[in-house]
Amino acid sequence: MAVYTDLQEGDLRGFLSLYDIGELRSFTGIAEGIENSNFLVKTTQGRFILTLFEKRMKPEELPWFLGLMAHLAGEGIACPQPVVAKDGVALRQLAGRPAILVSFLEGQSLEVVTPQACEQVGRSLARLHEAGLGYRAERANALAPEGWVELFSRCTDGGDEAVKALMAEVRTALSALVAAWPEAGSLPRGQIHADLFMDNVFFQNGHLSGIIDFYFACTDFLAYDLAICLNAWCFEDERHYREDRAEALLRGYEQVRPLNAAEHQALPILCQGAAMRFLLTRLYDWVHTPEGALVTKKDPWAYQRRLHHFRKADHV
Ligand SMILES: Nc1ncnc2c1ncn2[C@@H]1O[C@H](COP(=O)(O)OP(=O)(O)OP(=O)(O)O)[C@@H](O)[C@H]1O
Ligand SMILES: N[C@@H](CCO)C(=O)O
Repeated sequence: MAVYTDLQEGDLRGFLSLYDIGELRSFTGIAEGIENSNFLVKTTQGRFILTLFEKRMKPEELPWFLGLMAHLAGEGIACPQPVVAKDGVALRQLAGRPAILVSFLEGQSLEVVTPQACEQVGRSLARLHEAGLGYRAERANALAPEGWVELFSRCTDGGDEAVKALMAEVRTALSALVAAWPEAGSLPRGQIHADLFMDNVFFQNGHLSGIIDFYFACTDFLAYDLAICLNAWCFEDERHYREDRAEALLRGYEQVRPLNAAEHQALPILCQGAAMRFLLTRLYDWVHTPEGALVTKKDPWAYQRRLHHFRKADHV
């Protein structure tokens, strides 16, 4: 569930009066998502998404994310566009939280992945990368190798035998991966989405209609974003690698932005890194989320299996 903060109608009406987007018709909490509280807000002028940022977000980082979304939307990327109030400000306070309104995107996330969908995801990712080159401000990736090591050091709270075995494997794999990670200047860098999973991509009538949830976006190797997508989109039943999907994803991407030789060569290690990143955040949540909490814990072993796959692969 993702409505952590109670929102009173009177407060929302007062908030909306600062904007030029009509009168409130209705608002409803959105159950999907984990990080922030989201509401669908209908006004006499249309639909908007209201996000109240919860504690895990650093308020000082919010302008970077909003600036990126505004920039990408301005470049024609189908992503949420922050709505600016009458005073020219998009980031405000509501119900004691930093709050923004963004444009509503049509479509739904897929339930079944096809190679055709992967090709569209690849194309859109490459367009996003190209469009992001004009956004000059950088945000370091907190979930890059140094961040993985730090996160892992905070995972060691015990757990059952399966968790202990996974941790033992991660300890060994992590140091090898950190040692093999590409040097900072060795691959093209830019703004990456960094969490382009199925739930963050909308389709409508068979066409990709929108990309949401930019709150892990950061500045890193562009090909690492592709590695994240290869992990997220190209496994069936959480274990079988689907080469047809991977080929389609790469084909779509390279139609817009061909990879250079160094990027091609680095893909297997970048894919291992992406598997490790999601394994670690899931493992952290697995050991730290109290029993009975309302959030569903995501399975870290699904990413152990991906790590095994990409460790054996000499190409993707
Ligand atoms: N711009 C938008 N247009 C339409 N629907 C949206 C938009 N933004 C968010 N949503 C809806 O709200 C849900 C939650 O949004 P989102 O995934 O950004 O939440 P979150 O808690 O920040 O994310 P997460 O936990 O996945 O990191 C989405 O699954 C989608 O249904
Ligand atoms: N997409 C992530 C959750 C948000 O980072 C995962 O599936 O683990």
